[in-house]
Formats: sequence, structure tokens, C-alpha cells
Amino acid sequence: MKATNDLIVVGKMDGHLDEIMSGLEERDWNITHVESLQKIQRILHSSNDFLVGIIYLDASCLETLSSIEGVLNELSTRWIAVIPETLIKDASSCRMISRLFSGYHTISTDLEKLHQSLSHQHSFASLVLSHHDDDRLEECQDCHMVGASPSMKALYRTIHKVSTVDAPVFIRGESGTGKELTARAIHEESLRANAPFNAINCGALPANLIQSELFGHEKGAFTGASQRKIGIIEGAEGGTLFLDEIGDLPLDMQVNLLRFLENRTIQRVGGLKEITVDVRVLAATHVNLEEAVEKGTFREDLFHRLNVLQIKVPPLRERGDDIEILARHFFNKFASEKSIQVRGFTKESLAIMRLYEWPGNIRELINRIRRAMVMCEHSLIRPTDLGLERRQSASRYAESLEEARDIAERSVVMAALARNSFNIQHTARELGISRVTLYRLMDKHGVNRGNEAAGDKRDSRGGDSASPKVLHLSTVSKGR
Ligand SMILES: Nc1ncnc2c1ncn2[C@@H]1O[C@H](COP(=O)(O)OP(=O)(O)OP(=O)(O)O)[C@@H](O)[C@H]1O
Repeated sequence: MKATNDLIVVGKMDGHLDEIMSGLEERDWNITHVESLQKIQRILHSSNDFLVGIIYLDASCLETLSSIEGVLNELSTRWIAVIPETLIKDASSCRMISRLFSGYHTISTDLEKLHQSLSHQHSFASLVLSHHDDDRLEECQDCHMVGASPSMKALYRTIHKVSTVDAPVFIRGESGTGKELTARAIHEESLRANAPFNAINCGALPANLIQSELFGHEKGAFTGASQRKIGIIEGAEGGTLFLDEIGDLPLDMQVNLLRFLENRTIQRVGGLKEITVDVRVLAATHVNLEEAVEKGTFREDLFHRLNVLQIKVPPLRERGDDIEILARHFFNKFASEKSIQVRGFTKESLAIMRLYEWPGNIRELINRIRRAMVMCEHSLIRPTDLGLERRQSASRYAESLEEARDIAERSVVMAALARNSFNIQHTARELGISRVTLYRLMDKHGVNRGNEAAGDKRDSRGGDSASPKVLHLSTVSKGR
């Protein structure tokens, strides 16, 4: 798609339309005219050059419009409807128009107003387009990780660095932050990428099974061992072994693992042979292993063996803009899996997601979005669909009264800004404070002032569809 003044106009040619098109051409619009909605599909699919378009509608074409709804939604063209006055009175037509169009004019509208609307939509669409490439940078191309916050960019750099060496890596982070994904990324970026990546959750297996899972067993090693079994370590030959929840590994198994890390050999259960295995070991935990070492539940020598390189995966609440980026990523992913009517998130939902603590991190975000997309009865997902009320989102743990006040203040300011589309005047009025005080509070809480202008220029549909990062709160995550 290109960002020229190309404009597609759909409508039956008559004296009125001819006059409108000439007027728009005089205002530098480069017009492609299509007689009917039926023909629009072919043109759009062969040439997706239009940032904006006008469709002349009357009651007779609503059915056709509904049948090409999918085509219109799939493209990034922003549409303006030109309709007869009578159509505004019909509720179902209005619903369809509000779903598919960025704005509307009645047939009697004057040319200048139409031109202004088109220019406005055109600059909005160009803005989205200009961020398109940036959005790609929000993903780590090779590692399937989404996020562009400074902490995620630092993580991508670290993944890249540690993937070039063969030493063990210890991956820390709260549950659901992406530790396994990080381990996979290290493997995929390394020279071992073509060999297996074997993961085992050390906390999920009963103690009596772990040994045979890790090291394998010989036929007849124990009752039920009817065949030889290759363990997960041996099976990862040439590749990477990921030991998740290493803190849950029983002490006797820790001894065996340490022996393997020191000698690079294993013995299958019931076997006598020492088998040399070339495997890189990555381990992860969400518990504090230093404390476990102090308590005597984790061996210090094994801890030091595993802790050669360390990576910390940040919790979601500290990733700022990434929350919105990830929310949109999963929304788009689930939306493409099955056809749904929901088109995105309300501004309030985005603001509240930003404030919420996310104790279950990305796994929780995924679950809330998946559920919201099923439960939502509107075109945009609301906080209640996500199971997030403002009360909950402000529940971040405070260590002092001052911090509690700060959290509450930030929450109130952000929610009011979101409700008022970042319009400073309206927000200040709602909060009963001056604009200067509001600016001061925004600075204090790291809310980017740049959003206020964008907020005023917001999409006339009032909400935010699944379009990429055009508007967002840009807050500085406060240290805890
Ligand atoms: N940056 C990311 N981009 C996209 N998806 C992510 C990202 N990080 C994590 N995920 C997804 O979130 C879910 C949880 O990630 P993962 O299993 O790697 O977390 P974990 O920290 O290992 O969790 P646990 O501690 O419970 O084992 C997975 O579905 C994963 O694909």
C-alpha cells in the first residue's frame, strides 16, 4: 500500500457524483471510480493502494455490503459512507455503518466537509502505515517473542549473546513470564538449532519416575521396564536440555544431575555403561534458589554449575507498552483462528490492562483475552469481559502509605484519561483539577504527554480496533 492521495469512490455515476468527484480531483485526490459494491472486491484485491475510500450507500445495497464485510475488514482502507438521510433512522443500518466505516456524511454534505473528512482519515491511515515497520520490530524475528520494551530488547540481546556459547544458562523469572520461550529462543539461535530441544518440568513428575525420565532405563531394570528407554538427556544429543522448575528436583536426583554436568556422561537405570552425551543445559526456576541453597533443599555445587550465565525474564507489569502490544498480538492470533465479531479493545480496557498487576504474567494475559473474545457481546472488549475491574487493577502491592497513595492517584488519572480519550481539558474537568495540575500528575506518573494530541485525533469510531500501536499510554514503570 502506498501513502499517496489515491482515493476509491464506490457509487452509481450520476450528475451529483460527477460533481463531487471533480471537486475532489481539484483538491488533489487521485480517484478510481467503481460503479458497484460487487466490483469492489476485484479492484481491492488486485490493487491494495487505497488508504481511504468513499462508498455511496442506499437501502438497496445493504445486503451486498454485508456480504463483502469480510473483504472490507481485511483491508486497511478507511471507509467513509455517504448515505441518504433516511438510512440514519434505521437502527440495523446504523449498526452496520458504525461497524464498517470510519465516518459518514449525508448525501447533502458539502464538498469541503467531505474533503476534510477524507484528509483526516488519510493522515490517520498514513500514521498507522508509518508504524507498520516499527511494529515488526516489536517482535524478536527469530525467537517468536513479542515485545519492544527496553527490558525485552535487553532480553533479545542477551539471548543472542548466550546463544553463541555453550555454557549452562540459568533463567529466572516469575511464572508465565516466558522462561521456556526464552530457552527455546536460545536453542534456536544456537548452532544446536537443528538438533532436539528437550524440555522437562522437574516439578511435574513423581520422584520415582524422574530418574528414568532423565537418564532412561535398560530392559528389566525394574518391574514394568519391558523395553529399553532412552532418557530425555540422551534424547537431546547434540541439542539442548531445558530443566524447568529445577528447584523442585529431589536432592538425590540433584546428585545425579551434577555428576552428568561434570562428566558429560550418563548411566541408564539398570545399565552399567557410561554413555557420553553432548547436550547444552538450560535451567529455569521461579523460586529463589539462593534461599533454597541456604535452607539445604538445593545443592550449592549444582547451583554454581548451572548458574554460569544468568537471564532474568521481566514480569509483565514491568513491560509498559508491551502489555498493549502483546494484547493485540494475541487478539489478532485468536481472531484469525476463528471468525469473531469482536474488533479490538476499548480504551479503558487497554488502560486497565496497563494498571493491572498480572500475577500470572503472559499466561494470564493469554487466558483473559481468549475468554474475553468468547464472552464479549460488544464490538470492543470491555474491562468486565477481561474480568478486570478498576478496583482490581489498582491493587498493586504497596510497601508504604505514600506508595499506596501514588498507586491510587496514578490509577485514577489513567482511567480518567482513558475515559476522555486523552483529552486534557475534559479529563481535568472530570477530575476537578486544573490542566496544569493534570500535566504535573501526568509527568509525575510517567504518562507521555505526546498521547494527548493523538488522543484528540482519535479514530472517530471512538474505540480502538485491532489496528497496530497508534495510541498508547506510555508510562514509566515505577520500581517497587
Ligand atoms: N514475549 C512473548 N511473546 C509471545 N508469547 C509469549 C511471550 N512470553 C511468553 N509467551 C507465551 O506465554 C506463555 C507462557 O510462557 P512460558 O511457558 O515460556 O512461561 P514460563 O515462564 O516458562 O512459565 P512457568 O514458570 O509457568 O513454567 C506461553 O504460551 C508462551 O508462548
